Amino acid sequence: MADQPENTCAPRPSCPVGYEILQDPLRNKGISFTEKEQKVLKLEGLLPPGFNSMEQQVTRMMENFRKKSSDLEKYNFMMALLERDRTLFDRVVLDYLEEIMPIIYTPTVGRASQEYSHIFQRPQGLFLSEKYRGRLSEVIGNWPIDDVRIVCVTDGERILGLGDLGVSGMAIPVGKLSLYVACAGIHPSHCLPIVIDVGTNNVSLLNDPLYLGLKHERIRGEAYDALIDEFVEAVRERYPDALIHFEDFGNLNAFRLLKKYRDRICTFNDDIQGTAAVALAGLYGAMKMTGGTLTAQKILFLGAGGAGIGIGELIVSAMVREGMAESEARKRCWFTDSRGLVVRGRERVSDAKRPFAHEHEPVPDFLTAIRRLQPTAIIGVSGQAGRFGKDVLRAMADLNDRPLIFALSNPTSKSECTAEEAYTWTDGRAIFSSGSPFGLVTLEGQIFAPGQGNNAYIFPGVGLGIVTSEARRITDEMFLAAARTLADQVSPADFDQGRIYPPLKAIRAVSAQIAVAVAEIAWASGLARHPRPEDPEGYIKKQMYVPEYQRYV
Ligand SMILES: NC(=O)C1=CN([C@@H]2O[C@H](COP(=O)(O)OP(=O)(O)OC[C@H]3O[C@@H](n4cnc5c(N)ncnc54)[C@H](OP(=O)(O)O)[C@@H]3O)[C@@H](O)[C@H]2O)C=CC1
Ligand SMILES: CC(=O)C(=O)O
Ligand SMILES: [Mg+2]
Repeated sequence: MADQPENTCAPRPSCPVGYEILQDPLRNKGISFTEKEQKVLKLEGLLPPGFNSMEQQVTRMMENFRKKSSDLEKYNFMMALLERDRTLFDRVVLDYLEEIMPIIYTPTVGRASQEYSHIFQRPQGLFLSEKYRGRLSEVIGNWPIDDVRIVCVTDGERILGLGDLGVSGMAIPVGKLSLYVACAGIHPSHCLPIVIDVGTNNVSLLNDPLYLGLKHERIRGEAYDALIDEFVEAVRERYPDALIHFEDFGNLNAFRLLKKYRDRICTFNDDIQGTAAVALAGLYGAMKMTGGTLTAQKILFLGAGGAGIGIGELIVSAMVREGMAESEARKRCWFTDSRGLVVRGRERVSDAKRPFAHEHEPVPDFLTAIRRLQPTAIIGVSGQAGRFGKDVLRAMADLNDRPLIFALSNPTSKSECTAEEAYTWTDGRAIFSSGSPFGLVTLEGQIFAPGQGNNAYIFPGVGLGIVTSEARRITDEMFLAAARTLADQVSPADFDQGRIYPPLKAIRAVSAQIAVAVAEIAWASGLARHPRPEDPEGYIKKQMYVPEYQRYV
């Protein structure tokens, strides 16, 4: 990665002055402009006389944030800050990540996506659509920044477990990119959120007079593919080296697009690959905690979509690396979907599911599948709230000393079970993680710290590794390495509290290690354009942006 954007903006023709600088979120310093800066930048009289340090501004922001009476209000408050003063936003998020991540990310970002057209304040990314077909390159040219390194794009079809939200899905790339900055130190100016609006099949949005997207059904087939092709080409024309992160595409397109582009450009699908790595890391963590082995696990999934199959494929790769035959490894992973157990010969088994469709009689429900297959782990990636009920959890506790219960669906309202339910119905023996955060649970005087099995532990570090090594492609081997590295960051103290992931406050250090592991693969496999430095870790850490106000004079 080339140097960070300049940390000074001494008056020169390209640097705005006066009121304009206060309107530019990447340059605004709120009330932290010094007297000298105010004079040179023609800000005198435009600001109150008092000066505040960045720390004082952070204190004010947190005071106000905590006064908000709902999470959605907190979200609006944070977005207003992002649009006003990006450096302060990033500082606040970094310093209070555990408190703020559930607001700018899951679960609240889900609510914000549902309400998007009603709470809209200002645009924060690029809105590409069918309307601009044939002109996407020109429209991408309207983005004011030349040096974009990571594009996060959605078409809004499967926003968390909330379904098709059309253009309102924009809140997701904005949230993901905020985490690239906070968790991995990617500079905010290098991040570009994009929604591709191809319509929506969500009837209530189509009937909502305030809905801000195109009011027609989703485009499918060749017309859709041609638009995505045009988008990819247009991004590559303006930002030839940028990583394109696909997020929350529907099942019909997620696998297809990954397969189509993964060997042509620098891209990954976070729901398939990032989720796979965080789930595998959770399994490695659980093995370290219990002394078990990965190859001895039998995993039953509720949900066989992008997330589920992605996790299954990475587990198979990991088991094969441990010496197991692929056919055996596949038999360690079983899937149920909306039609019951995925078995050979069943109708409507997609290409992605087929390698996991084993010889077995049909089983219509999850509880029966548990009883028949006797899994050691269940992983929920179905978007179906409450499906790990008391009977399911009890059955897992009857079968296993330490049942692994991963309820990964987002947001919280779609989680297959709560942390409290998981610990209660397994007599405190579950090793539990969830996609959205749950607080500590106390059961009969014992305190449990549930882990957050969310791809947020993976994609920022992977992105940092790709950007710093200037890798041309993103491989499965990189996600395997990311999973291994994440699991290695869990300390004995974490295990004592029942954690299979490191605490969020360590996320920057964790992301740096993941980035080193990913970049090493890029260097070793000839995929990197940046030469390998003598000290990869030092080099990568030095590239990480720390939100501090720039000095203008
Ligand atoms: N924690 C994390 O980091 C992540 C969590 N997720 C979460 O995982 C969930 C699924 O995402 P994704 O895989 O991309 O979505 P998909 O739409 O690709 O897949 C959903 C799957 O759930 C199945 N399903 C739907 N209803 C039921 C039901 N009643 N019983 C059993 N299975 C059912 C579907 O069945 P069928 O195939 O028959 O349609 C499908 O296989 C979402 O809630 C998402 O938020 C996703 C990515 C990351
Ligand atoms: C976390 C995430 O990517 C999802 O739920 O879709
Ligand atoms: Mg997602």
